[in-house]
Amino acid sequence: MAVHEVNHPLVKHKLGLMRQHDISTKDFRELASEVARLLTYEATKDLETEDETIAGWNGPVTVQRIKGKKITVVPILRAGLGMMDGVLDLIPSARVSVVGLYRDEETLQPVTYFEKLTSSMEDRTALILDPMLATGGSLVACVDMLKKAGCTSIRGLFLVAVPEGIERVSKAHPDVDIYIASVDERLNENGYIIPGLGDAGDKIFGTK
Ligand SMILES: O=P(O)(O)OC[C@H]1O[C@H](OP(=O)(O)OP(=O)(O)O)[C@H](O)[C@@H]1O
Ligand SMILES: O=c1cc[nH]c(=O)[nH]1
Ligand SMILES: [Mg+2]
Repeated sequence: MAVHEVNHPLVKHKLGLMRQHDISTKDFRELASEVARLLTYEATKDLETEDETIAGWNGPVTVQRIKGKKITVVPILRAGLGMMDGVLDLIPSARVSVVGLYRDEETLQPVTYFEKLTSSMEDRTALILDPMLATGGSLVACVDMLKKAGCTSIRGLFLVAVPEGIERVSKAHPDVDIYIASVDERLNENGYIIPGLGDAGDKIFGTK
């Protein structure tokens, strides 16, 4: 599994702003979307292109078009929705496949409650969106679901992850590549990422 920690100064700066303890819902939401946009730029930089000759203003001109599998964006509810607008800014025609998962607060096990994938998953590259990769249970469950639907090309975009979660996913799904704004230190006794962002879903939806 390729793990890309994106070290662009804009990513680091914006993520740093998100760590402020009293950040407003508005600012957190805007920054989540902005960082997601920058991660998308990075996660799509190896997409293949092909030449195509079109009618330009001064006659025929050869341009490049993205070829290969079409992208479906896969936000994991709820918090993944906070990254979706930023991703769709760059890939506006992407289909959206919604996955509903929450992490049981006691057991930290993922619980699936919604699945609405787009058609022909075998022909698409999935871009999973979730701000947090903690124990990795939610990501493993999401990838299991996508693979069951026939998807063979899967990438994930995360704001913050920890090494133990990355390790778990790399063992279960070594073929999945992930793009992360920051690999943080560890999980605390409640399964929260330290230093992390706190509860990303609550901050994006203002449910604290
Ligand atoms: O790697 P894991 O240990 O599985 O934890 C990560 C998951 O936990 C959070 O979701 P949460 O359960 O808080 O749901 P929410 O988005 O509805 O708040 C987060 O958005 C991930 O989906
Ligand atoms: O730190 C964490 C871990 C899981 N989910 C969150 O929202 N935050
Ligand atoms: Mg949450």
